[in-house]
Amino acid sequence: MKLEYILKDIEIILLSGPEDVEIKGLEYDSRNVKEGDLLVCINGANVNGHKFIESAKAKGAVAFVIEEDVQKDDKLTYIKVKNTNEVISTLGRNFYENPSEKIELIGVTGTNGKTSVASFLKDILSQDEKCGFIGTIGIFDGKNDYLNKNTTPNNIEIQKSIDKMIKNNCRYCTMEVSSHALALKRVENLKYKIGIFTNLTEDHLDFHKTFENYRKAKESLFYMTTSANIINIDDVNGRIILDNIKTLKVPYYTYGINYDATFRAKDVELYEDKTVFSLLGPNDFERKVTLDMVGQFTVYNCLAVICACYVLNMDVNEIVNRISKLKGVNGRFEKVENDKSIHVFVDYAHTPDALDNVLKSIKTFARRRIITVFGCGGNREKEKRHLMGKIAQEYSDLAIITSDNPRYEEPNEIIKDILVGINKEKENYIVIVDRKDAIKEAIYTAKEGDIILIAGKGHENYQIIKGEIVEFDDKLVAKEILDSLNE
Ligand SMILES: CC(=O)N[C@H]1[C@@H](OP(=O)(O)OP(=O)(O)OC[C@H]2O[C@@H](n3ccc(=O)[nH]c3=O)[C@H](O)[C@@H]2O)O[C@H](CO)[C@@H](O)[C@@H]1O[C@H](C)C(=O)N[C@@H](C)C(=O)N[C@H](CCC(=O)O)C(=O)O
Ligand SMILES: Nc1ncnc2c1ncn2[C@@H]1O[C@H](COP(=O)(O)OP(=O)(O)OP(=O)(O)O)[C@@H](O)[C@H]1O
Ligand SMILES: N[C@H](CCC[C@H](N)C(=O)O)C(=O)O
Ligand SMILES: [Mg+2]
Repeated sequence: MKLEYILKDIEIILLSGPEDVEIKGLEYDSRNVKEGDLLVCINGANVNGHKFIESAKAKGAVAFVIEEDVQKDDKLTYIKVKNTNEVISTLGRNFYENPSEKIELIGVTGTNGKTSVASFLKDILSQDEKCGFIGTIGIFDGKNDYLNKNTTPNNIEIQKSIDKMIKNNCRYCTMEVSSHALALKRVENLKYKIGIFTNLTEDHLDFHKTFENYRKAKESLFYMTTSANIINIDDVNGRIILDNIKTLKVPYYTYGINYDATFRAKDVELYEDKTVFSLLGPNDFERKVTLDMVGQFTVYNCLAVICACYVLNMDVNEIVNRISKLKGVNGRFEKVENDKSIHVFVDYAHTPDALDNVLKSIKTFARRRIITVFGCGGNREKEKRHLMGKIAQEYSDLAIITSDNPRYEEPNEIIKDILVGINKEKENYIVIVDRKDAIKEAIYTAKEGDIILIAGKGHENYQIIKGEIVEFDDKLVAKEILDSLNE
C-alpha cells in the first residue's frame, strides 16, 4: 500500500525522505520487521523503540514513524509525529482498511471471566460460522492458533489479526478487552458490535492507581459499540456502568441471578460435576439448564453468552442446547483425571476475587478436605497478596503457599507479602517455595475424596523466573506426580 494512504488523518510534524513509497507491512517491533515494512517507534516503559531503527534498517524497513529526532538515511522515509503511540491505531486502520467494520466484533471486559466468556461464545458461534479469537490463551485467525503475549495485544497486532480473520472468512471475532488495553488506547479505531461486562473487583491498581480509574477504563468499551451492551447487574460496578451508559443510543441488555434482568438464573444448584438452574428470559421464556461445568461463576459466564447469542438473533432454546454441551476452557477449573479418587483442579484464579469465587464454589460441593496450592506473580500488584493469603487459608484445610511467576522478584519476598494475610496461630498452612514440590506435597498428603485446587497459572505452560521463561505446566506436573503414585 502507498505510504500516502497509510498516513491519512495523521498529523505530521515533519516528513523527510521519499514520499512515494510502497509499504509492505506495518510493524511496531523491530524483531518482526521484514523487507519493505514501516516501523512505528514507541518509547515504551522498558526500552525506547527508536533505538532499534538501525537493526530494522538492516532487515529492510523502508519507513519509520518517529517522535524523536534520529539519525537519518536519505534513501529512507521518516515521519515525525507528536506521539507515536497515539497514531498507531489510525495507521493500523488505514493499512488494514478498517477491518473491525467488516467483522462482527464482540468485546468482553471485566476483572474475571473474560477468557471464559469469549471462548464459550466462540465455541457456540463457530457451530454456524467461523469465529476468530483474541485473548489470554492466544489468537485464532480462522485457520491457525498463535501465542499471545498480552491478553489484548498492541493495536497493530489486533487489526492485523482481524484482517487475517476476514481473509479466512470469519464472520465473528470474540475478544478479551483488558483494562490496560482500554487505558493505553490499544483498542482505539475499533468498532465493536457488542460489548460485554462480566464483573469488577480490585485488580491492577498498581497501574490504574484508583478504583475509579479502573472502572472508567472498563466502561470506555461501552462507548465503542454499535449494536448492544451487555451488563452483569449483580455486580455493583455493573449497575454503576449501566447507569452511565443508559442514555446512549446503543441498546443495553442485562443478566444476573439476584436482580430482574433480561436473562436471569433462578434456583441455582451447584454440584461437584455439574450445575443446574432455571433460565428466565424475554417473552416469559423459562427452561431448566444443566451445565457440564461447575461453579457459580460459570452461571454468570453462561448468562453473558446467552445474552450475546440472543442479541445475535439466535433462538434461545438452541443457545441452551449448545451451552449444555460446553466442556469448559483450558486451565479454568479443569479437572486432572486420575484413578486415586482425589479431585484435582487446575484453575487460573490469580486475583482475590477469583480465588474467593473458586473456593466458595468448591466449598459448596466438597465432602472431604480442601487443599489449595497457590502463589502470587512477581512485578504485579502487591496489595492482592495478603488478601489471597487470607482467602486461601479461610477456605482450605491446608493452604500450600508457593511461587507463581516470580518474574524479577525474590520468591521468598512475595511469599512474605502473602503471609501478612495468614493467621499464624492456625496450623493449616505451609510454605513450599518450589511449585513442583508444593504440588507434590498436596498430592502426597491428599486422601480419598479430598479436593486439591492448584490455582493461578491455568493454561500457562511456563514459569517466569528472573525474567527467564522455564517450562512448567500445572496439569502435566500434577498428572506426572499422580501417575508416579502407581509405580
Ligand atoms: C505496561 C504495558 O502494558 N506494556 C506493554 C507495552 O510495552 P511497552 O510499549 O512499554 O514496550 P517496551 O518493551 O518498552 O518496548 C518499546 C517498543 O520497542 C519495541 N522493541 C522492543 C525490543 C526490541 O528488540 N525491538 C523493538 O522494536 C517494542 O515492540 C515496543 O514497541 O507494549 C508491549 C507491546 O505491545 C506489551 O507487550 C507490553 O505489555 C507488557 C508485556 C505487560 O506485561 N503488560 C501487562 C501489564 C498488560 O498489558 N496486561 C493486560 C492484561 C492484564 C489482565 O487482564 O490480567 C493485557 O492486556 O495483557
Ligand atoms: N465470572 C467470573 N467471576 C468470577 N470469577 C471467575 C469468573 N469466571 C471465571 N472466574 C475465575 O477466574 C479465573 C480466570 O477466569 P478467566 O480466565 O475467564 O478470566 P479473565 O478475565 O480472562 O482473566 P485475565 O484478566 O487473567 O485474562 C478462572 O479460573 C475462575 O477461577
Ligand atoms: N494477565 C495477568 C496474568 C497473571 C497470571 C499469574 N500467573 C501471574 O503471573 O501473576 C498478568 O499478566 O498480570
Ligand atoms: Mg483472560
